[in-house]
Amino acid sequence: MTTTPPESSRAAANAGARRRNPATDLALIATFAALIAACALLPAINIGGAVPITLQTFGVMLSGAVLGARRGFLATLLYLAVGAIGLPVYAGGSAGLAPFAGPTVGYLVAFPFAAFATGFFVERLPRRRIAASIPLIVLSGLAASFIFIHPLGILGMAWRADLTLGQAFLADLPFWPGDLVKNILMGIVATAVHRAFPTLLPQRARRARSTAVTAAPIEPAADPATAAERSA
Ligand SMILES: O=C(O)CCCC[C@@H]1SC[C@@H]2NC(=O)N[C@@H]21
Repeated sequence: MTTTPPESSRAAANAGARRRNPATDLALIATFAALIAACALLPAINIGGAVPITLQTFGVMLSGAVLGARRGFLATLLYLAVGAIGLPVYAGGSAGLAPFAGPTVGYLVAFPFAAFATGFFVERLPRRRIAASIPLIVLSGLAASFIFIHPLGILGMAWRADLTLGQAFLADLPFWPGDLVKNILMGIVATAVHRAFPTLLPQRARRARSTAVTAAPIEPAADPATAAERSA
């Protein structure tokens, strides 16, 4: 048996769709690009190799986890573009095209894809119980990290720092514990943001809409035949 939700519920359900507009998307993309830049500008920790420890992956994964795959990808791309045209937003305040010819090139190239992958996974998570989301969002960030950040980072170091793949792998290894911690923080922050703004993530908006429609209160039937059908 199907029931038609009242007009008011349908209007409320569609509000989520109306709320998503290009200006909002642009503002969110710019905000998260700025957040990644801020993460890069916090003092990088030099561990003796060609690549420092930075907070960038926290911002990159958070962009995907909060904005979803498409907008997370675009936020990270905007961050890279702003650095490429000369703003000092890369690790250690570097800028321009030089970092794309240096040992960090693989990590930089991986950032947009990692944001996309994190968003792709998070959009597909069952997030009815918010507390259960933290580990799943952390796992999404870690999966993106190990699919894109570390493999491309290793290839970039092998290519531009003149290392063998084995040496580049060993040079990447010290980043793993820090990246685990950053992904845990990212999962906590992303979950808090989703709790505060449940329609921010595209998939959540669709869920919220369908929930609103399914959960719409059934108005009393005007005619007795319909009332009888409903109670059947
Ligand atoms: O030049 C840049 O701005 C990129 C720096 C990349 C640093 C990488 S990101 C993954 C890994 N984890 C870190 O803390 N540092 C490296």
